[in-house]
Amino acid sequence: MKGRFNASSLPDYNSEYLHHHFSTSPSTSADKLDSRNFTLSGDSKDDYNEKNTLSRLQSLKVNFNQKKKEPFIIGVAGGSASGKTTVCSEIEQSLSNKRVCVISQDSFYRSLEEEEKVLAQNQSYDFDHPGRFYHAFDYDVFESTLRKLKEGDDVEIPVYCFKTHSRLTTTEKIAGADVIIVEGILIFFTKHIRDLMDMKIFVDTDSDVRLARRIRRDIQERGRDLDGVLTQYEKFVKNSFDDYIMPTKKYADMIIPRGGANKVAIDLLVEHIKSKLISINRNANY
Ligand SMILES: Nc1ncnc2c1ncn2[C@@H]1O[C@H](COP(=O)(O)OP(=O)(O)O)[C@@H](O)[C@H]1O
Ligand SMILES: O=c1ccn([C@@H]2O[C@H](COP(=O)(O)O)[C@@H](O)[C@H]2O)c(=O)[nH]1
Repeated sequence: MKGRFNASSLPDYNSEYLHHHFSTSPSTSADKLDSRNFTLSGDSKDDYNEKNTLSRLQSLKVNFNQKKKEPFIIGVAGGSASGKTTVCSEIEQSLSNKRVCVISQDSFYRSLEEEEKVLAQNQSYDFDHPGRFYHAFDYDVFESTLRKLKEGDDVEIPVYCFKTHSRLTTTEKIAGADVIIVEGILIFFTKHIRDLMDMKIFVDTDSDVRLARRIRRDIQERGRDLDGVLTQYEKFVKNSFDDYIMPTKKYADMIIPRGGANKVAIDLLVEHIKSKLISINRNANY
């Protein structure tokens, strides 16, 4: 039988498999190839010689060794202004490695239509609801981006502006990370997104503290006024936390009380991540 013999036509065998099954005995190699109905491209079954086969298998083995590594994905969830971003940058700095990157679910807020912007300016737009009725988040792009990252592909992350409720024309490229940290209020809400994460962390900060931090931050950085922040909080933010965010705490592998201020928890977490990375053989730079 004629056919093209290439890596993509093989099941996902690793290089140890190839080494074990194909490099020890040329006759075994031919048997294995034959038994799976493969012959080498351009060769008839009768005339392919063992030397040629072994050299092709050798190059195949090199290709398998160069297969992209899946990054280790850590999810960090918690209420708004709980300290998710702060915890992520502490982890990033402690791993002191260029191949760690942080992405935020906030980047995947949709650009609002003009009439939706009017609602947002009057604190009548719900940015905190997980459902598709409000579809504040672009879940499809968020999920497909995480899937691409999981496969080791490069991605372009949108840049969202909280002042205008729209995406900028620029994007941020993420390429070749060993560790991806994903943070956001609702990242544990959907099972198939949750399942992409290798480790899940919930930042658990008192609601008064969160509200105080949100007021300060939204006025200083997100172009809001006090009355607007409080109205939005009372209408949407608090309800979403109680109904949709807090219930996802049960999915966390680790809970960090008080957020970025909790140095003991962050140190323990970083040690755990390092040992995980070593155990899955990503220890090159740790
Ligand atoms: N331990 C802390 N002490 C004081 N302010 C903090 C602390 N942690 C975070 N903040 C501030 O609170 C705001 C929200 O923190 P951030 O980490 O961005 O939260 P999140 O990502 O959960 O919204 C930011 O302005 C940040 O500077
Ligand atoms: O245009 C927008 C988009 C989102 N928000 C609020 O942001 C928080 C989530 O961001 P954190 O950094 O986790 O606080 C969410 O509670 C939305 O209400 C907004 O106000 N305007």
